[in-house]
Amino acid sequence: MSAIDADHLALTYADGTEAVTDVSMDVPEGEFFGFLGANGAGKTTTIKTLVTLLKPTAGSVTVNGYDVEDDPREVRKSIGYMAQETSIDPQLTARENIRFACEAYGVRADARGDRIDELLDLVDLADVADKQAKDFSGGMKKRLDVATALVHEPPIVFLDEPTTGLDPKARNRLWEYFERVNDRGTTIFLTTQYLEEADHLCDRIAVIRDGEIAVDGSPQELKSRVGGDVLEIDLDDPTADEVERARDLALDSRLVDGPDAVETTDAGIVVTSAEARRHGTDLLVALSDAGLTVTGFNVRSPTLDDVFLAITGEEYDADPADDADAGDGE
Ligand SMILES: Nc1ncnc2c1ncn2[C@@H]1O[C@H](COP(=O)(O)OP(=O)(O)OP(=O)(O)O)[C@@H](O)[C@H]1O
Repeated sequence: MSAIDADHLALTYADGTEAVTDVSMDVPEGEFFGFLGANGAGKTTTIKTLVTLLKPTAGSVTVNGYDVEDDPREVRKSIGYMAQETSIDPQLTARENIRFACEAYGVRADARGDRIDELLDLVDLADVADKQAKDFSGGMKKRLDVATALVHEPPIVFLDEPTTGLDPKARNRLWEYFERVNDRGTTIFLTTQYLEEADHLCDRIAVIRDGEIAVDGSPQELKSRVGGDVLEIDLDDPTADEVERARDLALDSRLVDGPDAVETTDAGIVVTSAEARRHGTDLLVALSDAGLTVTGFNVRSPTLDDVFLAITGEEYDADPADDADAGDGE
């Protein structure tokens, strides 16, 4: 059985905004599935539809085999959901927050004590279990939020941008918990703005753009679509004219078989080629012979950013630096 099966899902808000126009996906049980997209692409709208907070305008969705429109109660019982906004009460301690979630999700009273201790351990909050959540860092609050979404041991958890606003250390720490949860067999549906996060965690990803799925596949499959390694060349004097000359030389080289394989950047050019490692230096020689001075030369494997650029012709525009300043302070 699929954990999540969406067929041509669409959602138009009351004011006419077509936030989601065509989303189909089939997430098998146990998968770590990443749902990526820039701000406003339609991630939260999709996730809210999957967790039954919004009703689809068109298409159909089942979660754990239950139809989100016909059996919303069954869907809700069988999932955990960590929303973008925190659901924890800052006046309560970590333990009290988890206990409250146990009550809300109907966890049996005699099972609560063990469950709370287990979850506090899982997210490394046992040491601060009896401290009020208002004094927690951003990362600790997120971890507590994750714990509260897991109290009823749901087979699927939905995480809506769980690491947005965290510094890299806190983000890495959360990744470990998500991996642990997934290792126990829980299906994870994660939305994120960060390509790197999806690459690190997910078995499979889909990228949503303007309400539709633009690409999907495993990170490795997607990277192999780029068609080779990536050669970055920085020029000493990257005027429009010099960059254009460098681009022409790259296009004439044996590295490249089509115009799409060379992109110009502010610093120089980026060439994608299956021959980048073997013949990249030939291009350096050609550039030097033409009087262009190269200040940076780097061959690397493709990242999901390259995939996005290759597929859409646009750079992926979510910038983690925008929100890394929220100051997690762990
Ligand atoms: N309640 C609403 N009424 C009308 N339009 C909405 C509503 N909520 C969201 N939208 C619009 O729907 C589109 C998709 O928004 P959504 O929140 O799903 O995107 P997102 O990918 O989750 O972005 P973010 O990363 O900012 O959360 C956006 O254009 C947004 O402005």
